[in-house]
Amino acid sequence: MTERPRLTVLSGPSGVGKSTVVAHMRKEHPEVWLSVSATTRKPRPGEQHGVHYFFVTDEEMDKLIANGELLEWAEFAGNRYGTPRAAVLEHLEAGVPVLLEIDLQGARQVRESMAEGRLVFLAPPSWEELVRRLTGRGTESPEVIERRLEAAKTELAAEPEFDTTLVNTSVEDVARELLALMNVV
Ligand SMILES: Nc1nc2c(ncn2[C@@H]2O[C@H](COP(=O)(O)OP(=O)(O)O)[C@@H](O)[C@H]2O)c(=O)[nH]1
Ligand SMILES: Nc1ncnc2c1ncn2[C@@H]1O[C@H](COP(=O)(O)OP(=O)(O)O)[C@@H](O)[C@H]1O
Repeated sequence: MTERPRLTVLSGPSGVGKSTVVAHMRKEHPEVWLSVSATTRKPRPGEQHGVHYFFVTDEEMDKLIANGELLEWAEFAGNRYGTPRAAVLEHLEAGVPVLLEIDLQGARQVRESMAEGRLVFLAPPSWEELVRRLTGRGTESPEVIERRLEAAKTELAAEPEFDTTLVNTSVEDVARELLALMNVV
């Protein structure tokens, strides 16, 4: 029997479908615990404080960082994002499978600090499809989309650093593959 990887990191370019895959997976497997990050980004319509993110001010983020309350943090496309440390450790200690949905810089920090973590890269079927998804989501301005596509080039180039790559052609297939990697099913 393979040992359960208790900590899984899911990364991939903005718009590839990370949130969609995770939401699909958790609908059927709510026992997977998804860390809620702190961010200085403004909420999108429908996003709720404490559910999708903890939306914080720059000053509050400064404090979280200074007090060592974040397991990792990074600046992405002009906003800061970080993983609250205590909740992750509590869930791991309780034996709950933990999922972090974070960017490349965060994934690299987790690789250094949490040896048991498994790093999964979610890749788009093609560059054109990534542009289509990010644009089609309709949540960002053209300038922000441009910035995120710039970051996407760096992220796609870093794919070999990850333990596993999943290509997001079908949400259902990727969700199933991710659950299998986490030994949840
Ligand atoms: N390092 C780090 N990245 C995060 C964290 N939370 C979210 N991110 C990443 O920040 C990037 C932007 O997230 P967001 O603004 O929600 O846009 P979206 O992923 O395109 O929906 C994505 O790559 C997220 O995975 C975090 O706590 N730490
Ligand atoms: N496999 C897929 N096929 C087609 N569209 C997808 C797929 N996965 C996600 N999408 C769409 O792509 C857009 C970006 O997905 P999202 O989950 O917000 O990405 P991320 O969290 O990686 O930024 C959304 O409009 C979503 O409905």
